[in-house]
Amino acid sequence: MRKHISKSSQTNEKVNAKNWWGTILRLWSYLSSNKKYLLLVLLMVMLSSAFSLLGPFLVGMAIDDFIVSSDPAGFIPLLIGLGLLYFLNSAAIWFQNYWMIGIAQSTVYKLRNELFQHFHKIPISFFDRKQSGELMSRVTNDIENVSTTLNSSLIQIFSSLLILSGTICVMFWLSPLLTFITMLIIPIMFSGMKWITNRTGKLFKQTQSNLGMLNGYIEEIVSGQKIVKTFSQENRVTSEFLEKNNNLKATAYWAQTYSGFIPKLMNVLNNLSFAVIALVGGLFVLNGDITVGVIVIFTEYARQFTRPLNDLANQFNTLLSAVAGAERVFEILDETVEKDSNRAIDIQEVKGDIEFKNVSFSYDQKTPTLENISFKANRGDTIALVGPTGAGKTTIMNIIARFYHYNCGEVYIDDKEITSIKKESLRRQMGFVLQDPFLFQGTILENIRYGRLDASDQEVEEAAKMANAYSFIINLPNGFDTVLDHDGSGISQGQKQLLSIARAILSRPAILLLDEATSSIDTVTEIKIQQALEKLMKGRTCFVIAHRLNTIQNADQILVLKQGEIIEKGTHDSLLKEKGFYFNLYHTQLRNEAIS
Ligand SMILES: Nc1ncnc2c1ncn2[C@@H]1O[C@H](COP(=O)(O)OP(=O)(O)OP(=O)(O)O)[C@@H](O)[C@H]1O
Repeated sequence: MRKHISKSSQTNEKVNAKNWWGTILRLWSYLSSNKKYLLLVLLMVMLSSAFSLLGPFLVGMAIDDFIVSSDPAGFIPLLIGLGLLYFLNSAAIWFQNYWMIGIAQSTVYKLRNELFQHFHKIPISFFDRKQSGELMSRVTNDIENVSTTLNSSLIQIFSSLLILSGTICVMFWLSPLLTFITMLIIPIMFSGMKWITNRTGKLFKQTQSNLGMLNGYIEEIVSGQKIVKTFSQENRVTSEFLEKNNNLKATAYWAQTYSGFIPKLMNVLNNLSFAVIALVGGLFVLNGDITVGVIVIFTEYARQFTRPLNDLANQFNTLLSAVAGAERVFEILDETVEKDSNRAIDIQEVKGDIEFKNVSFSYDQKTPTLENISFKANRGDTIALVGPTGAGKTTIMNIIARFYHYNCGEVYIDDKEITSIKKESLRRQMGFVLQDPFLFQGTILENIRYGRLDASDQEVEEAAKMANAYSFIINLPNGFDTVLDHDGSGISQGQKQLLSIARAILSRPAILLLDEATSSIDTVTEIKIQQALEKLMKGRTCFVIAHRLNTIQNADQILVLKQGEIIEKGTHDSLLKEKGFYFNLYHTQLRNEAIS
């Protein structure tokens, strides 16, 4: 079956309207399963915030009560108390971080698991539309973003809020007028922040999306490296990469630049408030209204007042980026999963009768891909699908495997409507041998055993023998324990195909879907594959997509498709007698083979 070119590599991904609160609430639902540790973190944050508030107060006391009045006897215990306070503060901070990292890691662990499991429930149509690299980016980058934020930002936001409110209360108690003056910076700060975050929010989401697209492109080009080199497309792919890299650079640059304004703005406001307090406070001291100690306490609190604001502003940016990441993760979790109808049943085995009755289908619900397809395959029959490219051969296979659902008509398996059987149990009865066999990283034994996980070593060997793969396997240095690289790049295409046939043999399917398994392979291997396939096909209902007609001459039925319709149907001999499309196709191929 042909891999469809992903469309997301060609179109820019839409940046959806933000749903920050919805996403935050949803993240909370993950966090809240760790209530016990969250409570402990909360307690530690409250303690450390209280200690931070108490520190400056003790310093002020030391100045007014012991330094100005030169009383060293009282000063020493106060200093010890101050040291103890800072020590307890550090311990509380250490514990809050320790527990919060645990909560964060178990949350992203859960998210990652859910996302990966969800991938298996989403219909194939979703993966046909998306680039694998872009999807990977969601499992890795986006979740990493959430992880970083949960690790540190949440605590910081919460403790900043606590320190801020505590500081304001103490400041009011010390001097309402000075507090009022200090607070004048709040409206300036908020309008500055609003201006910045209005821009950073969109930019962070766009950056994540551009990063996903870039990753998707890299994955595509790395896996298609041979094609790129064969067609000398290095310059084109480099320029496409540059364009995507530039997009990422531009959005990341502006997102970081705007967010970089926040600490600068806070710094300016911080210094401004410090200068104002020093000036006004100095005048008050000269007037004898307040003491030097109060001014020291006040400036310290004013710093504490702007520092959490500063932290809040910084963390807000990180939070925006994490929420953008979480939103992209939730987008996948919200993708509709494959569902069976309520009346669908599990089947243990099928006999293999398949019937299509007036089936029509369109991928985009506009252009018809299959129109009025009707045929009947009896158990054990071999049905060949023939026709020009794009005629709909793979689509018929997709419908039998229920990767896509037809729009009208009926499909029966053993006289049961296909929709009345659970997809998973139906697919268990099917075996696939594709044009481009896919092997996983692992040993040859594990790859063949993928067909039936409970198969014994001996059954795996038997399957390899039937698939004509045994002799090449035992000649490898480690035999069945030879570890294959990703997608079996260490062995030849023909050998990969033999392994995929062994895998299918092991799974003992009742229905076989074969997609031109012998194309682009040397003649000796082709004969081996053909023999292996014949053994595999025996007694099974087989659908074979064939471009080379000499491989399907013994088929029980040949369906000739053109533009989504069956234009001829019959055996090889009967179709030749008809002298129609098949006849012409067959003779054209014969002539071409004779010339070459
Ligand atoms: N996932 C998809 N989304 C949208 N259109 C698709 C999809 N898959 C196939 N098509 C379109 O449906 C039509 C039939 O495709 P199909 O792959 O079934 O043809 P085919 O006969 O198997 O071709 P080939 O011999 O080249 O593999 C084509 O026009 C194709 O572009």
